[in-house]
Amino acid sequence: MAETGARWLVVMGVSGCGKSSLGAALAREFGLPLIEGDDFHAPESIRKMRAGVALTDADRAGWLSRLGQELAAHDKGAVLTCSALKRDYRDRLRAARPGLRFVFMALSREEAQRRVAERAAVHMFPASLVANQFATLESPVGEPGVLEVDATAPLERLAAQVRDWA
Ligand SMILES: Nc1ncnc2c1ncn2[C@@H]1O[C@H](COP(=O)(O)OP(=O)(O)OP(=O)(O)O)[C@@H](O)[C@H]1O
Ligand SMILES: O=C(O)[C@H](O)[C@@H](O)[C@H](O)[C@H](O)CO
Repeated sequence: MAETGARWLVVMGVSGCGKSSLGAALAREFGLPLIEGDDFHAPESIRKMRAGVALTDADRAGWLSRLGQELAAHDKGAVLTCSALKRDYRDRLRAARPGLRFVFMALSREEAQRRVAERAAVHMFPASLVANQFATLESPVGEPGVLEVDATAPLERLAAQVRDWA
């Protein structure tokens, strides 16, 4: 079990990289509440994604401000799963919770495509949108408070890596 104490972590990356899986493991590990970013999309954004239409900056604006409010409201720490694809999106979250840290789950296009296609029957996000996720992604590497991990590593190893860092 990791050292307890307030910390705010975002698990980020493209669709299918494993945010929900690692986010849940880290929330358990640190004894922190999990904020599942997908639960805060506007209904219209969910409809768009289901229909194979990529979200725009405008679609994500209200979502990011709701996630910022969540981070601000959790004053004893939290783990948030959020694609956080652009620098500007991450900066909005940092503004809500200064010192916020990001675990970037790096995955190849091919593997993301494979994972998303495999779960297509049970998940709202279609494989046709994976290319757009990569087109939108601005790598966070080099920004403060970022740990890049290999999203194909086993979950336990990923959790241990974050524990050693956070
Ligand atoms: N470390 C891992 N190694 C191998 N497969 C993984 C790993 N983490 C997650 N997966 C698998 O990849 C798929 C996507 O995982 P998950 O739902 O956690 O990703 P996500 O980033 O939250 O996706 P989305 O944001 O699109 O919902 C699942 O089938 C999951 O079992
Ligand atoms: O910013 C975005 O385009 C979205 O957050 C997506 O990444 C999805 O919500 C998620 O990954 C699908 O499950």
